[in-house]
Amino acid sequence: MTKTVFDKLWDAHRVKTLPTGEDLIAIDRVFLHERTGSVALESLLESGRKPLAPKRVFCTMDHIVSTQAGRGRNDARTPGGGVFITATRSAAKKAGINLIDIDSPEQGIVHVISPELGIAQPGLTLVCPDSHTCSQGALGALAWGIGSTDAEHAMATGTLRLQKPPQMRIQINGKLPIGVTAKDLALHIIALEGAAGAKRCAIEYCGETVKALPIEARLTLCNMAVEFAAFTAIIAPDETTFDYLKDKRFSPDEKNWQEAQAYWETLKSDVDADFDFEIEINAEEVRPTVTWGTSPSQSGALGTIIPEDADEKALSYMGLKKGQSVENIEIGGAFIGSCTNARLSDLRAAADIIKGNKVASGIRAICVPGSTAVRRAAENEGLDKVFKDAGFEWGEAGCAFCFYAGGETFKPGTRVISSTNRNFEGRQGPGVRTHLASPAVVAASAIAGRITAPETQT
Ligand SMILES: CC(C)[C@H](C(=O)O)[C@@H](O)C(=O)O
Ligand code: SF4
Repeated sequence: MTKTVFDKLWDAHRVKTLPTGEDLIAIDRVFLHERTGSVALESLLESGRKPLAPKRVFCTMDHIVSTQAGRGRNDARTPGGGVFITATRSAAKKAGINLIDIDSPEQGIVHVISPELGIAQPGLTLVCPDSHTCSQGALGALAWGIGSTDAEHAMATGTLRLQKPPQMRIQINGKLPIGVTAKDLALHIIALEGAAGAKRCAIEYCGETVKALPIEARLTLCNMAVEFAAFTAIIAPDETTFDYLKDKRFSPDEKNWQEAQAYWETLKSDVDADFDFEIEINAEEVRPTVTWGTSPSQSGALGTIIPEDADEKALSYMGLKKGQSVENIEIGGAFIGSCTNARLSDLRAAADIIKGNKVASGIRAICVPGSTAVRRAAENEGLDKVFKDAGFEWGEAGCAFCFYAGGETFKPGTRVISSTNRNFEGRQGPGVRTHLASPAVVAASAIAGRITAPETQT
C-alpha cells in the first residue's frame, strides 16, 4: 500500500488502535511555554505524578516576558503575569525537565528555538500547548498544537489518543517573483481557499517552490497552516533539512548521524500516495500581499482593491472601505516579530530595506527578534544598529506585540503593519488594527508611513 509522509510518521508512532477508532500515538517530545505549559505542569505535579521522560520535555519563557530591552527580564509585560513565569520555573525545576529560562542564551519563542536547537527533527512526534506548533512540521516532524490537558497526558504517559485527520496535498510550483516571500505565499493560499480551507487536514506542502525554500521560509509557510484551519502541516525532509540540522544541540551526534539521515531519507510520500484533497498553486502569480480585514484570509496583493463583497464588520473595525486600494493606506505602527517572521533571514530582509532610511514621522516601529540567538546573530552583523538608526525600537526576544497580553500595546485605533500571523480584532491591543504582511513590506511601509512594497516591487 502506498503511503504519504504523514502516514509513515503516523504508523511509526501508532501504539494501538482503540475500540473508539482513535489511535494511541507515541509522543517523542513535549514543548511547553509559561502561558499554557505552566498549567499542565502544575496539574501533573499536584496529582503526585512526574513526566514519564523528563528529558523529552522542554520549556521556554516567551509569551509574557517583557521584551523591552534593558527593563529587566523578570518583569512580565502582563500586569499580574509574573506569576506564570515564577510558577513555571518552579514546576519545571521540580519536574526535572529541560528549562530554557528568561536569562538563557537559548531563550526565545518556542517555534523559533525548537528548530534552532534541533529539538524538532524529521520523523519525531512533537506536541506543544500552542496552536502554531504546526510551524515545526517544516523540518519533517509530525508536530501539532494541543490543549493543556493533553499536554499533561502526553507528559504523564508518553502518548495521546487521536483520530487520524484527513490529508491534503498542496503542490506549489514555479518561481516566486523577486521580493515575494513565504509569508506572501501563505496569505495568498489562505485568501484563495478561505480561513477554513484546510478542513482540519494534515497538509503536505510540496513541489519545486517548496523544495527551493530555505528552512526559515518553510517554517513561515507551515506556521500559517493553523490560520487555514489545518490540523498541521509537514514538508518532507531533504538535503536542506539535513544541512540545517547539522551540529544543533539536540540533533543526532556524529556517531548517530548516518543512521538518522538514512531513516529521514525514507520520509517522503510514495509516488501514488492518496490524499483526500489536492490543491495546486502557481508561485509565479503570488505578489506582496497584505491583509485588509480581521481574518488572515481577508487579504489582497498590493495594487489590488478591497473587494465589493468584503465583510462589513471587518471593514468597520479596520476603518476601511470597499473599492479602496490596499496600497498606500496610512499606518501608525510597524512591528517585525513573532514565530512567523522574526528569524535572522527576516531581520536581514527588513534591514536591507531600512538601511540608510528613517521611519516616517509619527510611527512607532518595533523589531523584536524571535530568539536570543537570533538577536545575538543580528547584533553581530550590526542589524540592531540599522534598525535603531532608522528609529526602530530593538527588543529582547519573545512573542511581544504579536498578541496583547494586557500590558503594553500600541495606542487604541493605531493601524499597524505587522509580520505576525493573526489580525483578529484586538489581537495586538484594544482597538488596534493589524495588517499582516512580510517583513520586507513591513519595513518598506514603516519608512513610507503607508502600506507599500519594497522598491523592487513597484
Ligand atoms: C497563548 C497561546 C495558547 C496562543 C496559541 O495557542 O496560539 C498564542 O501563542 C497565540 O498565538 O495566540
Ligand atoms: S509569537 Fe505570537 S503566534 Fe507565535 S507563539 Fe507567540 S503569541 Fe503565538
